[in-house]
Amino acid sequence: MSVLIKKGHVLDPSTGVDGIRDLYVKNGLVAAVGKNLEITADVVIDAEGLYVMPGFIDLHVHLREPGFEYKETIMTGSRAAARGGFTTICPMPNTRPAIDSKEMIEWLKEKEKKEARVHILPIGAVTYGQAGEELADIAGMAASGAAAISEDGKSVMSTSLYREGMLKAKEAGIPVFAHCEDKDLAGDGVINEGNVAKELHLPGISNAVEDIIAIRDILLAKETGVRLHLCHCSTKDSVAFLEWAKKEGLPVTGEVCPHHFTLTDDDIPCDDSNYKMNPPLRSKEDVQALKEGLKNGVLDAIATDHAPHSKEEKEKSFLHSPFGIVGLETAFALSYTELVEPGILTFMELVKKLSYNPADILGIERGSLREGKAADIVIVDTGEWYKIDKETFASMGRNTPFHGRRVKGKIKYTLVDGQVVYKD
Ligand SMILES: NC(=O)N[C@@H](CC(=O)O)C(=O)O
Ligand SMILES: [Zn+2]
Ligand SMILES: [Zn+2]
Repeated sequence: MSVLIKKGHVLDPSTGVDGIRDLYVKNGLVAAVGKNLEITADVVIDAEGLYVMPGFIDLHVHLREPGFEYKETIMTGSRAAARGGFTTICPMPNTRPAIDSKEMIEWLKEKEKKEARVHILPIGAVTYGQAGEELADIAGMAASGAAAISEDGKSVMSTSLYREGMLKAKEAGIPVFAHCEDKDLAGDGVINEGNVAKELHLPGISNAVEDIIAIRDILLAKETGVRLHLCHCSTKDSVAFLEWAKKEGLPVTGEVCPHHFTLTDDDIPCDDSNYKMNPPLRSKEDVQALKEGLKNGVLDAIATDHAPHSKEEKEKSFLHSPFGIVGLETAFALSYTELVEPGILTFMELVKKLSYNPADILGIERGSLREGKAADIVIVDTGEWYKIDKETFASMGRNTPFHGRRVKGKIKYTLVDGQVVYKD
């Protein structure tokens, strides 16, 4: 099986190619990248006027299987990924039961083979059942293919236990992905602390809820030497701490989600739980710092934190609905529209944060269109404005605050190992 992608504008951070090229794919690999390739292929894709990039890699999704199949499954989540231009996704372990053992990682890898459209790199829990009491079999999970460990959904509040877990992760050669939230300080907060919380009479979540754990985890990474990745950074101080850690030469990286740099708490129109996620939408000052952090390289990656919930769950009020919004099918358009259109990032820099850097964080041989690499490719159209329509989502989740928003950046094709897995 061979594919020839003709006359697309190739953007490849790994080679620096930024121009019109043909791209030839054979046996699942990039076989040639060049001008006017004279090759015949089984499938020819006319990419004139389109951009061709390494497939996006999402370090942070929730696929809800096992246990919450009414929200999303591995099959539907991976279809949403393909529709969003993502060719590799990393599901978090907060399922029921949690992904906290070698057997569970193996089960997920089996499901990937049978049901998934894209590559799935599972993340194992730090503690059994994410109960925060006893370390899970970190070495066993790493040996069976866990890409990282994380307690996402919460933080490991016992600092000594977390430190021990970090040492185990370091030994196993995998990074720790940190959800930073001081549970005690968060209390029953549901929205950013500030005027909007007051107006809506809702309990707030202050920046310190995130910042205290972000700096704690960085200091633990300094002591243990583990590779630490900060999930969904939302505050200006977590960006400042990350910057400090990098200056210290620590192996610490950070991600930001499109909703956190697109919206502030001021954009929450009313008690609408499609604006409820953890961490919450923050202030203008925080959003400014996130954009600055993306621009100056302190924030390495854009990840979705795709968190589908059912209609019934999200119809409840801010106070009573679960945290989280879907993100796989809006991430590229929001990133392009918010970051590239206004000139905060070049298109190449954006591609780097969606593919090359996440691959580097995971230590995988993807996120590149170099000859010989796996043909995980996304082809996009950035020419026309359109409105996000949640009814078209492949995800089972419709919980998004972006329905009806005007954006640029449409996924036209997604290829995984040289196979077209999505076509617009
Ligand atoms: N981000 C969210 O608001 N929710 C996530 C959990 C998490 O990422 O912390 C979920 O699992 O629903
Ligand atoms: Zn989280
Ligand atoms: Zn999450």
